[in-house]
Amino acid sequence: MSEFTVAKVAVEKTVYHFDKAFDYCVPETLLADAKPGCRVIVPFGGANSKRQGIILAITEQKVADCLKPILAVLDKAPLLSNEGLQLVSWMKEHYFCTLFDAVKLLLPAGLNLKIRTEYSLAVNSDTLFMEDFSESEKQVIRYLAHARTSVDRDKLLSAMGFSDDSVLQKLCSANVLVKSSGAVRRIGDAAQKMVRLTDLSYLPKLTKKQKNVYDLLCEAGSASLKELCYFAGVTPVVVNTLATKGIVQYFEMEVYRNPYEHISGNGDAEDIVLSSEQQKAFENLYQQYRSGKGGVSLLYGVTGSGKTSVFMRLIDEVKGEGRGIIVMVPEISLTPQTVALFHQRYGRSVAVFHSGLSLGERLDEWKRVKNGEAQIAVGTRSAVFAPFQDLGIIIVDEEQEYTYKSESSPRYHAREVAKFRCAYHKALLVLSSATPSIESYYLAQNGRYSLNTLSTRFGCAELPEVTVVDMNRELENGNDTILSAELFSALNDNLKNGKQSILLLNRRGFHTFVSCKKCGQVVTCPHCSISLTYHSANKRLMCHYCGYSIPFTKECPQCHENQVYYTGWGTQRAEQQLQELLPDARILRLDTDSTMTRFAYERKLRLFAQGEYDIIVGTQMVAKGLDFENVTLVGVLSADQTLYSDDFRSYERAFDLITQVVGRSGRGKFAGRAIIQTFTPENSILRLAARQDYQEFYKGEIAIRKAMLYPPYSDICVIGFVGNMQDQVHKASKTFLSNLAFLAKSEYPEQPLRVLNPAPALIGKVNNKYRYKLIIKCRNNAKLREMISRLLIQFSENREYKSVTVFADMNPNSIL
Ligand SMILES: Nc1ncnc2c1ncn2[C@@H]1O[C@H](COP(=O)(O)OP(=O)(O)OP(=O)(O)O)[C@@H](O)[C@H]1O
Ligand SMILES: [Zn+2]
Ligand SMILES: [Zn+2]
Repeated sequence: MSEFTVAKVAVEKTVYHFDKAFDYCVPETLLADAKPGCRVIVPFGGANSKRQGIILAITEQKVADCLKPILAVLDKAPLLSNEGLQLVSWMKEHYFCTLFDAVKLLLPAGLNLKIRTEYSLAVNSDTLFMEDFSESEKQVIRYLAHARTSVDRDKLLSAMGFSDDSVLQKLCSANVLVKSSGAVRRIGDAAQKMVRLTDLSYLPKLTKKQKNVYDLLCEAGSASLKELCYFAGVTPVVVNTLATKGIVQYFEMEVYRNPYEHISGNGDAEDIVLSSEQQKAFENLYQQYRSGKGGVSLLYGVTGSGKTSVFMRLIDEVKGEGRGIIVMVPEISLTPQTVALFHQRYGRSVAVFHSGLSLGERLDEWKRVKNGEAQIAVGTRSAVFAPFQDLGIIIVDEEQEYTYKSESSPRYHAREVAKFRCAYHKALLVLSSATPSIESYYLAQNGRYSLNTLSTRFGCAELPEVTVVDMNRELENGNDTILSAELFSALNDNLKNGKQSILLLNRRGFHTFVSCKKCGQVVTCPHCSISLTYHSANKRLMCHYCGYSIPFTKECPQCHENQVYYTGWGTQRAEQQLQELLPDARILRLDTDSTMTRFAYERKLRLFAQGEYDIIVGTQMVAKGLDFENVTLVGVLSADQTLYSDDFRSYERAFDLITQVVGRSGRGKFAGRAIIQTFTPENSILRLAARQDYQEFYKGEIAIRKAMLYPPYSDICVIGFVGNMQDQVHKASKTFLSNLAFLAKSEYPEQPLRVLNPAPALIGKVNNKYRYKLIIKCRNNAKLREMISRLLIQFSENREYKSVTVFADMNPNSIL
């Protein structure tokens, strides 16, 4: 045993049950470069296999001489700060993921992957004494002098006939060459071919190249075809094959070099004059911020009360002090106005983080934050990882939104990560909402969070007057259209008066399912336990879970009669009927239809703001964040389906959705109204939402949570099991349960636990994979997590269940 400098390295592509920080020795030559937070190449596994990793820590320790060495250090300066490294370990411990999976969240997509390395001459070749160089060195210098530009590493190596970089490295250390790396910038064509994954949850066997594409898209969400081929190292043919297999799809996106150029202001912020209620909230928040103790504050304000103005005022102050600011929004497309506001006000000091940007843009924005060029990061949940050195404040707008929780590994909640970061920086965390999550409001009530309330709308605006319409009555009166008499006449009034309206079509309530009139057979997906949906755009029946689709025919798969019909309303059909009922109305349909790009969406909203449309019809995305003073009517076409789910959060979600959409009406100088159509008019949640009565809703809901032992009275950890054979999956879940019972009793007797029997997930089969779940009501503390982690490892090591995958999800969005 002798003393070595040892690097603790998080290595990519490990599996959870043997993931840890692996030890490598740092060879003499790399001592200066190997710093915590730098990426490295290390030997890993058999033969000559190498992997990428990142150094978590450097220690001096006595170890056996046989420790393998780090092969190369990839970064000159650390990519992750000390905070980032701590966050990585924290995430592994809290979300049962591997270290490197956590690392990947902190780095911009694309950086993790192969990035082009280029070489160019650092000096004019005429100034060099060529006699000083070896033959092969001369060859390189001549080649590059001739090329007059930087040359891709691989190209250079093959042109020179070199097998490795050693000659090039040597010339670099002699300062003759410079090595650079970076993503390609795209240059604006009008539209760009983009690629994203389809909803396919099952994956057929892929070739290595296809897998590269797939992995990249998993990480990036979407990418331009050009970048995708570049980063994954494949030709477009590979992507095309994936498209034919239904694994990826193409879409178009307009290109802006700076995606927000068209709305960027010059950043001279005009002073915001706050109302007295807003001022008070601002002062409280500012004081809490100034105290330097950090902490969490809930900014609870009714719709249209001006929460945005309050936190912008706060941002002005924090910005003045030069500290970093993160503003999170649930979904960029839900909040185009908020994002635009930030750009207008803060100009280039805003960096944007979300998956709609190209990989190159994401890398740029990440660097702008890291280099201190941008002080405000605005974006979706990934913005929580913006690499600020000194963070002053994090704002989570619409904090109750489920999009802040990641549904795939690492299954983190951005609100919790924000808490970690704020605690580290002694920064203030502000959670903002008109309908806070029950958990957050509970903590504010208990004094764990400070609470600031805005109880009235800004200016002279009032909350809208709301009517609930019983659609059973309408049917009795012979009206079977989607509009009740009342909503129809209100829409007509608005048209006459030049006012605008917003109609919410709850997608769930407007499913078009397909059944046979003769035998009653509902047409279902052969791979999933779910019925197929009719899409009028391509006249096909589609499965929303696996992407399976067949052309629509009237022939029944069961009795072979030509009797198959579709029923229910799709957004397109609703729009059609609306147009028939209101022939003069200019109707704008908004939904998450894949043909609609984000920028098209923003442009359409601008047109709506300019009065080019009378009515917006859309799904969930019209319910939130929109702020148009000319909108004086909101209609909810069917408020039923949202209320019918069994999940313990379904009431909260229904209340949130209705309250928010009603809140889009009457925000300016004109009084507003809202009409809610329903077949269940007595429903109490609906009544409370119609009254915008959060307090009453909270009182009822918290009592249920307490009685049923749901959050915030307990935490819920769901263990999921997925596999090809149903009995194996079921058996696995039972084995897990008995392991859990045993371990809990023998080693964790002090943990409060309630475990429900394993059961099939709500959609029990998705693409031929069976899914079971085990629900554990528990206290999410270190001991509990340790126990879960041990169980996961124990399970993975059990060869009997090697065909079953298992995962743990702490406080998931849904327990179905
Ligand atoms: N202090 C202020 N000065 C000028 N205008 C304001 C002020 N406060 C709010 N407003 C205006 O009032 C409207 C509502 O404000 P804002 O959109 O911030 O509300 P909100 O609380 O975020 O609402 P919601 O939760 O419904 O999205 C906006 O048009 C905003 O410009
Ligand atoms: Zn039939
Ligand atoms: Zn399916």
